Amino acid sequence: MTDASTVDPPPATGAWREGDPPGRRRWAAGGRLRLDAGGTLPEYRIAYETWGRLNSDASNAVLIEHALTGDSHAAGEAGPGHPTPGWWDGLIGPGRALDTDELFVVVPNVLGGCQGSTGPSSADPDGRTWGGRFPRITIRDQVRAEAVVADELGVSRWAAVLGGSMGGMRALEWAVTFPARVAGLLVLAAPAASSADQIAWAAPQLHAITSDPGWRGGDYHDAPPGAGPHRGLGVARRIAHVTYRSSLELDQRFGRQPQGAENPLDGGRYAIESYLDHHADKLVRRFDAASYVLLTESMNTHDVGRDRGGVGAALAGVTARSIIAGVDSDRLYPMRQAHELAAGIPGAGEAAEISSPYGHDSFLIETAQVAALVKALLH
Ligand SMILES: CC(=O)SCCNC(=O)CCNC(=O)[C@H](O)C(C)(C)COP(=O)(O)OP(=O)(O)OC[C@H]1O[C@@H](n2cnc3c(N)ncnc32)[C@H](O)[C@@H]1OP(=O)(O)O
Ligand SMILES: N[C@@H](CCO)C(=O)O
Repeated sequence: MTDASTVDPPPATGAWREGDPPGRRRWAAGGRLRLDAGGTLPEYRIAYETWGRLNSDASNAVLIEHALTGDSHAAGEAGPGHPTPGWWDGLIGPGRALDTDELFVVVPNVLGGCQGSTGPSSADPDGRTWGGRFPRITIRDQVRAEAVVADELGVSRWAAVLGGSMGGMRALEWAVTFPARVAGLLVLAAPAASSADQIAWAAPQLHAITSDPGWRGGDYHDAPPGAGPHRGLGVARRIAHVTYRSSLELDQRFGRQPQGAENPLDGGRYAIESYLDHHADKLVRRFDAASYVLLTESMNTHDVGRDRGGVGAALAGVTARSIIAGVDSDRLYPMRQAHELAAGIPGAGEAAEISSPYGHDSFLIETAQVAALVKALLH
């Protein structure tokens, strides 16, 4: 098996230049980053892709924040280094909700990730792979790190910051940390603070990876291909994927059907088991286990109210025009969290509800409903 940690992402080639073709991956470099948990990251890079053209007063830039296993390739065709089309391709492009004839769309890869930005599989300043020595980071650290992208592009204020799930946490943190830099905010399927239930679902995932013999304390990146904690990462994805979909959808799609000619009474798999095996296998081939652990732990730390006098005080400082939305069938980030979040943000009004059988993943699947929210925010 390919070791996901050794798969190079498409090269990120330094600073953005006027006239860059859409989707060219660039990076912005940051110096010493002081971390919430104490200590510093000595230097880092944030990889990002852009679509559209920045206008003369830099007022048309929109920042899109990806979810846990996403990356900067939000739009465009599948191609070298991108086995699938962009994860929001239906939303980004000429004439689409995020109309790149008018907007300049910027999508960074999160700090701690494995698709071009600095993370555990990157080299430290001495050229050694960070591995298990990569420091703990929070959602807030990730957002502070991303400010270098805005600075490098000359964007003093985003026309909008958008994201779902972990991307929604980062979008919200942008609006709380840098209120003057965020004109519009769209948070999809993300809370003001991670709940006990969300931390609970993360716990067996983290244990699955870190108890895999291939984990080696996070220092497996220089081991031979295939020797990493792939089994653990696959188990984590199976657990997570169930929480990303609704019970009704899984029942209606798979029922009690066996997988093809396999016989569950004889050790064969049910179709739903095969489906989860497939999603586990796909993730293991495209994602680094140490990034998965680091980013999952960063989501556990998510609490906009920490050291700010509580959630209410933090949200009261948001000045962006805001739309908050949840999904009616989301069992991981339930609608009640969207209602609580919307109630705390001045002028946000009622939380919008995406109606879908697909559960949490609906923010990636229900393109028409998400497009309507994006248009409502931008126009
Ligand atoms: C789109 C990307 O992944 S881009 C890369 C960046 N990634 C991200 O941003 C993460 C976000 N993406 C995701 O999490 C997922 O890809 C999602 C949520 C978009 C997928 O949602 P959906 O489109 O509803 O796909 P769904 O969950 O139905 O899975 C379809 C896959 O299951 C497979 N499948 C369905 N039934 C079975 C079964 N019984 N046994 C085995 N495989 C099965 C299908 O063949 C299909 O395979 P493929 O994806 O390799 O073509
Ligand atoms: N399917 C999404 C869910 C997390 O929000 C992902 O893999 O990133």
